[in-house]
Amino acid sequence: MNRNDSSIFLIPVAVLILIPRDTLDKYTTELASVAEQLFRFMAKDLGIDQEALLGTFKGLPQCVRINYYPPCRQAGKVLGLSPHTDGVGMTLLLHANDVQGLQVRKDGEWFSVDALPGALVVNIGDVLEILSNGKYRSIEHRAVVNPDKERITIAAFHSVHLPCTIGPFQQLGDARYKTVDGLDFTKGYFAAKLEGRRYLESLKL
Ligand SMILES: O=C(O)CCC(=O)C(=O)O
Ligand SMILES: [Fe+2]
Repeated sequence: MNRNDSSIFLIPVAVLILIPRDTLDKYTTELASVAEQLFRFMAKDLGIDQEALLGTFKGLPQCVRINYYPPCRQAGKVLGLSPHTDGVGMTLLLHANDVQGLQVRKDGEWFSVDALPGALVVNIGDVLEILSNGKYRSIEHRAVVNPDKERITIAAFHSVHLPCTIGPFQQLGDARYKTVDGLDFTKGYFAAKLEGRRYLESLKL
């Protein structure tokens, strides 16, 4: 980023957070069943076959990222995580030490999310937006930092099962998104880096 363009900089940081392996295993196994149940509810809501929706997420592949945001006196001038959407079906986000900082973008404005203590925040990702033909919107979000407190979040991403194709369900009307190969989609998502909804928008018809 050109420093003259903006007062916003990412904080490069590496911190070792130790979580016993069996604790993380148990946690992620429980999250997989939460995700499955949510996918089922969504299929019902959309009026599509539950197994067909779950087929895209067969085996419930997960990826977990533990985000550590150190406190920063210049909190108003930095971002913890740039605006982006998640390139998965759904993300379950835990505010591990109950410090707020997640913001979502709606109608061009940023709103702070007030996460309840211990509650999971469910973020719809790009894949669900495409599969649902836009009925569920992939939420653009970012993380701000706190001037006094460190912030730790655990993001569990629920991704597609590869190989697969990602496209709107036919029952949901005229396709508003391209149908893409799952691997190409994933490669394209990572190549585009964290740039708001740019990659998802490029898949619109
Ligand atoms: O830490 C947060 O509040 C957001 C984390 C996030 O969006 C991510 O890891 O993709
Ligand atoms: Fe995210």
